[in-house]
Amino acid sequence: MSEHLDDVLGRLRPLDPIELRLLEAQGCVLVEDVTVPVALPPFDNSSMDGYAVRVADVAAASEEFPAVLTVVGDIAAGSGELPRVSPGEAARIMTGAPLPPGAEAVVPVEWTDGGSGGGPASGMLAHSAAPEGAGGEVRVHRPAAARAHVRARGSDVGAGELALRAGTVLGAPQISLLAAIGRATVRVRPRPRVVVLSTGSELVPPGEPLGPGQIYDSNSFALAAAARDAGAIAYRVGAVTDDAATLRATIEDQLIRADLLVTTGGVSVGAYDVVKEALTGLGDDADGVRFRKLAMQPGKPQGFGFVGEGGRDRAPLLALPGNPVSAYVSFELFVRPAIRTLMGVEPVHRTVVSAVCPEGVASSLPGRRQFLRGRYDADENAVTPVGGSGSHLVKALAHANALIVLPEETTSLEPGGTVDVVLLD
Ligand SMILES: Nc1nc2c(c(=O)[nH]1)N[C@H]1C(S)=C(S)[C@@H](COP(=O)(O)OP(=O)(O)OC[C@H]3O[C@@H](n4cnc5c(N)ncnc54)[C@H](O)[C@@H]3O)O[C@H]1N2
Ligand code: MOO
Repeated sequence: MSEHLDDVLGRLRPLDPIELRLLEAQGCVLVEDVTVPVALPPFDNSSMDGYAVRVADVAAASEEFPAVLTVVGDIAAGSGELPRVSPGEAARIMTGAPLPPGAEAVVPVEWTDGGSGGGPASGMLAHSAAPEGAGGEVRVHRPAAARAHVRARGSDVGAGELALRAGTVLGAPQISLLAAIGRATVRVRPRPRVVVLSTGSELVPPGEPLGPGQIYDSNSFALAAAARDAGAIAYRVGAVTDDAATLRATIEDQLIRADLLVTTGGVSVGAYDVVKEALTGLGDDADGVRFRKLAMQPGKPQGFGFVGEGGRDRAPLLALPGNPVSAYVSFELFVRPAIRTLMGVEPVHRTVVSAVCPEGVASSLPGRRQFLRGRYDADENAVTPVGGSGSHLVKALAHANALIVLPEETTSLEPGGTVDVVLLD
């Protein structure tokens, strides 16, 4: 198993960086150090809706003996022209608006009469309803220290400082910072474009009637969804019939948009195992797809190699077994790390914890590493097997959140024994 994984990861390189718009770069790895072009905030501004005042004017203010100030204007967020606040004056100011010249602090509107001549205000009248609110007088009921309710220029981050380091994965908070400093695009490693093909003449797309001997194609949906979860852009190609020439032609058509191809089915030893037939010995290319049998269950038959002619149309291909649980487990163990390697994100592997298995496991195949589906309870640090070991048990897979790992030499696990558990979410 580890030989196959090493082969896959050892032959993949992270994709070349490109410049992407912020939302397209979400989840990607930054490959440049981003410095801040302008200070944040770019100017001193108010953190409250209130009045911009001079400290000395309100030093003795109380509700009984308010400081009565002349209101010289309104300053909304975005105001470019600012009134000067001279002794005995105040300007009505909104959250985020620039502190006007002369003012040293902001008193929240709740500390004033809001210009009403009455008691403490609970808010301001809307500008549209009372444009005269920007004039007249305001009674201030409390003193304010210098810089009270003022957010200083550069208090978030200064011009020239490092905003984000190369190697950062861009989540929502990092995208917030990039937008706040005015960056529209950034240099990142792109999401890999992963083409998922299922194979099998028995497969019918969900939504259509089933004929005799037919089943629904679940793998292409499962793996496209898993590829997206892993960070890729997934292209699901419907099931290809068991015909080597058709499969080869389909793969060639897809290469134009593939950084990685994933196939399911057709890798065993049957007479209709089309992936093996189509890709084995395709040319005498040393890098071509090779097939292996791994000492694991599920996921025994696996293939990996490169397909297509040189340059942009050459892409790695992972051939996974067709049994639905085998395909999904193989994806988790080999494809997900491959996608993350192409993206340059770490860690490439799922988290593995050591947990207690109160029920134990009656039997496990000797000589094969077994990945049983399980439900992991983090509070108890315990895991319970879900369903049996059969590679067709899709329902049990849908109710699992972990894989229980039973090593090659293990043939059973005592109740209360400890096992490694791969966490799937
Ligand atoms: N004689 C032997 N037979 C098998 C061996 C073996 O060593 N000797 N290995 C078994 C193991 S293990 C696996 S895993 C499977 C792998 O088979 P293939 O990869 O060739 O897959 P298929 O034969 O095409 O399909 C297997 C099974 O899965 C169903 N299937 C396939 N694709 C889909 C899909 N997209 N959605 C839902 N279900 C799918 C298919 O109908 C079959 O039932 O080989 C064993 N046999
Ligand atoms: O490896 Mo097959 O992987 O048991 O179903």
